[in-house]
Amino acid sequence: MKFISEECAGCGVPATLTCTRCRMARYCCVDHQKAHWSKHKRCCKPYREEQDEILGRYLVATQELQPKQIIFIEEPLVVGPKWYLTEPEQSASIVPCVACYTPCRLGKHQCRSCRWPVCSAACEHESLECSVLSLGSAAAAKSDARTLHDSFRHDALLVLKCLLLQQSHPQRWQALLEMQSHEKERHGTELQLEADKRIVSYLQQRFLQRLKQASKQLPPLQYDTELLHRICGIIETNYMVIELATGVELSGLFRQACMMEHACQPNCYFQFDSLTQRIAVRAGGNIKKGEHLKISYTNILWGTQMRQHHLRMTKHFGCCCQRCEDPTEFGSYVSAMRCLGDVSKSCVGMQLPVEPLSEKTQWQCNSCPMLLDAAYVTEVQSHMTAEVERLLAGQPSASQVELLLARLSQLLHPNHFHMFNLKHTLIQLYGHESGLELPMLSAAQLERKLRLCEELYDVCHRLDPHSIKLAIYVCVILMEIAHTLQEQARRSTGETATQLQLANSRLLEAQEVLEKETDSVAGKKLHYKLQQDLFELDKLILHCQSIS
Ligand SMILES: C[S@@+](CC[C@H](N)C(=O)[O-])C[C@H]1O[C@@H](n2cnc3c(N)ncnc32)[C@H](O)[C@@H]1O
Repeated sequence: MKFISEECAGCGVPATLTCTRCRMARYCCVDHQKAHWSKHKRCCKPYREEQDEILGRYLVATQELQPKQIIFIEEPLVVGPKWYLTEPEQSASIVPCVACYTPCRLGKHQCRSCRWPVCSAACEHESLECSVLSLGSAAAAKSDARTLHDSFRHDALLVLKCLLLQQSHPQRWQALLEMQSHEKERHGTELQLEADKRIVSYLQQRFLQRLKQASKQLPPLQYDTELLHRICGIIETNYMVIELATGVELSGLFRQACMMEHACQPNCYFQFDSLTQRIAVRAGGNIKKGEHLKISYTNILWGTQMRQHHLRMTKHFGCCCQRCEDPTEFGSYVSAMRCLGDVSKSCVGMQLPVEPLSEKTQWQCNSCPMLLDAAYVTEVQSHMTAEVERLLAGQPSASQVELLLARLSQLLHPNHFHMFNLKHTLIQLYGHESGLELPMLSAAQLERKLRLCEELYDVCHRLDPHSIKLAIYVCVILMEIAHTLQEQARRSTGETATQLQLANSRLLEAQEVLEKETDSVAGKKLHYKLQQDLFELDKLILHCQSIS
């Protein structure tokens, strides 16, 4: 996706100059730039940086921003392979090419100098990086996958790339060092121990300690243990995931985009240009002058306790946003558990956290005096998490999902995030699973599918009114609603045209929501399917009109 116009904003001919303040407006000459300023100044760099003790640096809108408006575009300070590798990825035989990150088979092609895996013999990487990697004794191409992985740890490459900015881009290096690293908070944590084992010791023992002997050929570089841990902390605190059109995930650090603070209901979203790896930050909805620019660092479908835990462990802060403070989470009840009453009396109330920002909060029923303690709730929740994850990992059938849903519905609010997950799976099984295709569903099953979709849509709308983070979820829901309405229209004797129009408006809404995800792999797949659905529905509506 191209974010910056190639044409002069004044006359439309190919541009050669760029506004140095916002780096977005383009001009063919200084005269056109001057003439355009009275108009351009109203949207040029519509934010400023601020700083306080709690947030550190953050960004604030300096004027009203419109939905989808690009707030800024920025080049990365550094981009490298995926930062967090899952267990299977740590021993997979397919790894990213050291030069272009295209997936390649371990042991097939190697860089002629450093012997690191490349996608083809012609693919070359940055020479200073190659010289440092050449200092390590690379495993032979015929070694087993484990040995090859131990030799070529691609997640450590991002740290090395950061370190080399000292030489290649001193200004970027300075900008990197200004980023928060949470070194003190990381000290002695599992995160730090893991980084020490996987990254710091590996880089030092394999390459950096050998720099001393090679220092005559290579430029001087700071690389002590403390600095390497600081870089790991900077990456951990600030990295952004870049998903390429191919599905390959990279990690990037950006000077300004990484300044954006977290909120569990963000007001901005970002897109990447796969070719240039530039990021464009856009307004999710209307943003007022003076509002902070916020993105989300965590999964907004999780309940408050889980989001808070994740943020504390990885980013070292407790979120105090409006959603976190509200026990009902904007009336969504995604953390709420059913009150089971006591031995003498059952209850229909819901258990909600008394102090949602505290890990040790008690839970209080909203209809009887029953209290639960944090440890009990955490234990019950983690059992359920394991059970839901296990079921969903195994591609369950609709009836298996229904069974677990029925069991959990005894304990959880119908909108609880585990229930949400199961229901979102279920709406994609009814109508698609073999034997449960739409024409095979009973009228009651169609009604149930529609009701589930509407419930899920309501939760998404409460948590993310501008579909900033939940665009894919919302799009799936809207498409399933449209399919169901179409099937009901096919079976009905009257009202067909109205139902088809309703289905059409849901698909058009899905199309709008999906605009934010045009470059992601899931977004592309859905976009293709959505276009097909719209085409088929148009034909049906025309046919309906022609016979009425
Ligand atoms: C990606 S950085 C943001 C930029 C950072 N404030 C700086 O000065 O470089 C993430 C860090 O900012 C702080 N932060 C971001 N959002 C916050 C929030 N909602 N509440 C408290 N601290 C927050 C935390 O220290 C977090 O680890």
